[in-house]
Amino acid sequence: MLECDRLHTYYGAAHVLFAVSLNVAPGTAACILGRNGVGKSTTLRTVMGLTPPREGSILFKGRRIDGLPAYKVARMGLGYVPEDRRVFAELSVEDNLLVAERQAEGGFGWTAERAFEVFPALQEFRTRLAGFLSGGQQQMLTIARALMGNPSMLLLDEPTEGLSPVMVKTLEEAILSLKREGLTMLVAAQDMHFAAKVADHLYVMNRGAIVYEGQRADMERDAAVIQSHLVV
Ligand SMILES: Nc1ncnc2c1ncn2[C@@H]1O[C@H](COP(=O)(O)OP(=O)(O)OP(=O)(O)O)[C@@H](O)[C@H]1O
Repeated sequence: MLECDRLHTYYGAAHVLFAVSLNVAPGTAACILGRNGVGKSTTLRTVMGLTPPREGSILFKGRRIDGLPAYKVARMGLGYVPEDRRVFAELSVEDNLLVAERQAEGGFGWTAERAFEVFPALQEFRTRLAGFLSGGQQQMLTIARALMGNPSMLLLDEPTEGLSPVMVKTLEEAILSLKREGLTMLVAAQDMHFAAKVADHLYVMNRGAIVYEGQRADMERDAAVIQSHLVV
């Protein structure tokens, strides 16, 4: 579904990504694990076309997307949930979803009702103004809103950051249910336990490079190596 080959990304003169290669197979979830500042967000932004790579290539559903603007990438069916969880605070939960409704190539036909099935907590608050939701509920809403664009793949940037353990568990279940629906996902995270729950394939980043790659089944065996890249 997504094939990134030796991506190099810069912010001005600062070289931030170094030969990042990763693949996400259709219907699977891959996780990029790493500390703050190692380049996870930049990797997702690069895939999305927000910080285009200076070198390397990106194939999405077999087509080159590096160099395309983000809106075109989104139209091809790539959804993106950035770290900052921006909701339309003055709109109700339901209206936040309805304004985002859009068809995309090869999408899954999402409606607000189906999004509420994946996030039952939002259903309870459908008429509430989104600005009054808790941080965790806003995170669910930003994911639900991204689904309304009918993506075939979602990029999620640190969806569990700052959430309570109960909310993290709810989010894990939602991600697993999205995977059962056939959605492909690439998720940036810092927590190995979260990654172990949701990821089929794991990448660990350090200083702008992929330093470890493995399947979920390898994670227990390689826990010490993975952990060594996550401590400061
Ligand atoms: N707009 C920018 N201009 C210059 N440098 C930046 C910019 N955004 C990020 N960086 C730098 O790029 C590097 C990678 O940052 P990035 O945000 O991708 O890391 P991250 O792993 O996602 O961390 P975080 O969890 O803090 O978002 C960091 O050294 C950061 O300081």
